[in-house]
Parts: sequence; C-alpha cells; structure tokens
Amino acid sequence: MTEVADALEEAARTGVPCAPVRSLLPAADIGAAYAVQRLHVERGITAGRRLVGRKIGLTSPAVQRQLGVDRPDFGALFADMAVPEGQPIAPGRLLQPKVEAEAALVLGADLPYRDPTVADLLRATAFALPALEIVDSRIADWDITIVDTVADNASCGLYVLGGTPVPLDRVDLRAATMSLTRNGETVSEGTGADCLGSPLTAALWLASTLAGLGDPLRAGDLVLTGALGPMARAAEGDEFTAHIEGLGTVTTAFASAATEGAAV
Ligand SMILES: C=C/C=C(\O)C(=O)O
Repeated sequence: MTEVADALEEAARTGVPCAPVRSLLPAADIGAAYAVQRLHVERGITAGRRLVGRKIGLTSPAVQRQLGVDRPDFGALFADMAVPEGQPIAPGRLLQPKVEAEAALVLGADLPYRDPTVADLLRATAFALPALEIVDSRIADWDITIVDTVADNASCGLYVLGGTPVPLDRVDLRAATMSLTRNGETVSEGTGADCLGSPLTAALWLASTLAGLGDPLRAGDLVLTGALGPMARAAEGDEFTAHIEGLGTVTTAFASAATEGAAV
C-alpha cells in the first residue's frame, strides 16, 4: 500500500505521471485500491488538510466507456482542492486535466443508513449547486483500470462550485439537462438520468457504501454526484462553462503560462 501511495503522491508533487499501479496491487483487488486511497486521505489529514466530502466517479455510461470500467467509485474531497469561480487554475497545478459537469449536494444532516431512501436523502440535503470537477490522473496517459483510479483518489484533481444554492424542491435532478462548453463550443452534453439513473441514485449509492464502511456521510459534507456527460480535455488558456437546468451555471478558466501573473 505504502509503495503505491508514495508513487501517486510523488507524481502529484513532481508533475511527472507514474506507471499504472495495478501491477503493484493484488489482481483486480478494489479493496486494496481503497486501502491505498484511505492511506492518502489519512496522510492528508495528518498534514492538516481538511476533508470536506466525497466525489462519486464513473457514474455515466459515457465516462465508463471512456475508461473501460463498469461500476461507480468514490474519492475524497479536501478543502484545498476547491477553486473559487473567477480564480484561474494556475498552469502546472494538474498533470492531465479533464473537465466534467456535475450536480453537487451539500448535506444539512447525517446520512448514517445502509439502506437510505430518496426521502432520507431529500430531508438530509440542505441544497444543491452546479459544479465542475477537474479530474486528473497521476497515471501516465490515463492508462487506468478501476483499481488504478480508486487508488488514485478516484482521479480527482480540483473542483469548482457555483455560487447560488438551490433547494431540492426547486429542481428535478433526474430530468435536468447539462451542457458544457470549452471556449464557447459545446464539448459535453447529458442529463441527470445519465448519472446512474439520477444524481440522487448516485448519492444513495455513496451514502449506503460509506455507511457500510462505518464512515457515513455527515451534516456539512459536500457530495459531487458524478459526471452528467463525457469528460472533456483541458489545456492552458481554456475556459469552461457548464449549464445545468434548474441549478444554473458554473465556470472556470485554466490560466496560460504566458498570462500568469500579468495584471488584469
Ligand atoms: C475518472 C473520473 C470519473 C469521474 O469523476 C466521473 O465519472 O464523474
């Protein structure tokens, strides 16, 4: 476990992606991959990072096809991975970024049940927000299996939250349409139904899974419920805007080295 966590952390620190880690773990052992992820999270907390929630990954058939996997996974969100809207992402901060549009939920109550219902989830959710997840792989060329991505914190990089909270009685997350543009051109489209049937269904899967692991979702937790459409590659200078029906718009920009530090 230590060797794998070390390799992934070294890749993140140096900006040089590492080889796939699956060969260092027992074949197809997702439990071992989550143990690597837990080690990474424990090291982060020991180093003073603040754990603020979880991301769900691999929820959309389009993303599952892109990565050749067939089930969802989850990763950890730290406060220092949040990028405020209007603050460009510095060049070199990520290795191989791609962008996804998602619905984010912020909990107002604990969700400790192994068998949570939609009613439990609706009662426990304080509000929803539109979100961009900037996924990133510490593994060269995104050559990943489910074991690689789980060990690598579900390939999470950064995230951007929109600023207008929406109560869940104002939005139909299953029916909501999403479109994501890069520099004004549409690069990803989908609906809530493309996210494991509904972002709420994805959140129920996470709540149940974490309760089963004895580490349930808690009041205040942020949940990124998973991509509503295919991931889109990002490069320096790119600007992304997602519109999610009922949730509104969220935007981010990748600074280019040429303009970084220039007066605005
Ligand atoms: C590789 C990462 C995939 C996701 O984050 C997703 O499907 O939402």
